[in-house]
Amino acid sequence: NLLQPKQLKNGRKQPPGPVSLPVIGHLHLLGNLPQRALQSLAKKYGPIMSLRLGDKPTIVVSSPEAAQLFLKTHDAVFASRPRIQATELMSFGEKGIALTQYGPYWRDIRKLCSVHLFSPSKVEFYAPLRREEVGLLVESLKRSATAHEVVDLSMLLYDVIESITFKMIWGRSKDERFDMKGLIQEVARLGGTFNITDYVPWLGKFDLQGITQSMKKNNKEMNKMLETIMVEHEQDTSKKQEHHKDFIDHLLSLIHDQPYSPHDEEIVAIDRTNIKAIVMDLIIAAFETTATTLDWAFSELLRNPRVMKKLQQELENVVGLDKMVEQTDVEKLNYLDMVVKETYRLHPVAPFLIPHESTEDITINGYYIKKNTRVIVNVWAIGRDPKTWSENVEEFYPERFFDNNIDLKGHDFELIPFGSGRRGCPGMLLGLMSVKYTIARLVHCFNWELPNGMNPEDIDMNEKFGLSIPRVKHLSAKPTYRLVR
Ligand code: HEM
Repeated sequence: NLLQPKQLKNGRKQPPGPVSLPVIGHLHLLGNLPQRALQSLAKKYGPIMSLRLGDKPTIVVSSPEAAQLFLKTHDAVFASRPRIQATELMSFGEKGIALTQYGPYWRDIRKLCSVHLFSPSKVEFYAPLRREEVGLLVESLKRSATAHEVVDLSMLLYDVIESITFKMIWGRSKDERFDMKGLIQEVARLGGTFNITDYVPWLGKFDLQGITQSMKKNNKEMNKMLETIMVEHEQDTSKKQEHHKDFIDHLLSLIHDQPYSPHDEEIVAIDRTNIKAIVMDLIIAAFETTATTLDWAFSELLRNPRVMKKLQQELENVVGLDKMVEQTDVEKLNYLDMVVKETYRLHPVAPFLIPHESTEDITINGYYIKKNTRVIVNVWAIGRDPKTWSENVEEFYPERFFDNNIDLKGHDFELIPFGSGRRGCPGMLLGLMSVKYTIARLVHCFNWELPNGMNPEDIDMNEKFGLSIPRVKHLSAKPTYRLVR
């Protein structure tokens, strides 16, 4: 019986799992799309499965009930992160948030950022910025519509989120001196690759995948870019008004306005390296995730003209055709909310969240799990489980959210694209506003047609695996302006 727990010598039981190979353990089973490979394995071995990735014991969690056990019931035990090479080489040695071990430093930094950068008032604070950037995109699409042009929608969506993210973080959208998008996409690629050094450390010195070298190169360039940007912020003596301040201004003021006092436990010591590490985490956490969500949302809307029409109808009813949709309208758009949830169900941009790690030995459901075990939550598989979502799991059907209260906040473990608990995404409100507002504006302003009479079902929906799961191919479409102003 495959579901038999593994019996340990001391009589304890480990969760079931496949037979492993020497040295690599189960690494060979992951393939190019690990989210799918682990989904198939979980069908055989169950929702709490044990694997060994190289020499790292790993638990793969694949059902809502199991996710709740690890992210809520025993949240505190699994709130740490594994020490991986990327932390050292790309996150300035645990000085950021996302890859930093659970403990007082992480807690303080996260609290600081939550207050200064992620709070609901900050979502409002950046509303004019989002309005301006999405407005520029609408204007450029109007010109394409007049010229009957097909546009590279994926590229435009990544560009608008790039502009919003960079302006929010350091006050300018594009900077010809640096290839910011390239550097970030490289981080996402490197961070998402199963790095053999993390699993079979003694192979590290050979750098078989060339990852160590690429990480060092990337970090050198990132460091140079972030240093330049910080120095420019520090040299800018034009006393910025509060509403012109970006993330870096806020973080720098924490060094300059609130010097660390050893007597004051409330304030954590922040120096320039911390700021670089935090800023780097934030751009990666905010840019790829938001842009990839939008790319998938539009892929599904174009593939499902019925849903696109229904969303346009909602916008017409709530906003009308003679004015622009505003961010204050977003909360009235219930069908849009369901479209976004359905997008996340099928395309959770972080298919495994970020790996968690346990900080003590624990027994869960009768299974013994050792300290320092990694936990991968396969959110991708949870979203496609017919037991939760009925047999039409592969169908993009936003109406499935019509008569239930499932939301994205991390209380409903069937849908946790932002994670849940202590390590859940602190930027959710900020990200969701950019996602919803951009979809609303573009669907309200334009009708969208596929190029060359292409059939909706022929859209290539293939995905790549990385830190996020983006589309393999760019999405192209032809806009026609539809508002009466
Ligand atoms: C809109 C799309 C977004 C999605 C789908 C998303 C998803 C996630 C996920 C799945 C995690 C890991 C949760 C876990 O390990 O349990 C995470 C962590 C994080 N996210 Fe987001 N995120 C998004 C946007 C943002 C934005 C806009 C920001 C900041 C401005 C942000 C900042 C962070 C940070 C700092 C962490 C690390 C938290 C920690 O380790 O304590 N995210 N996000």
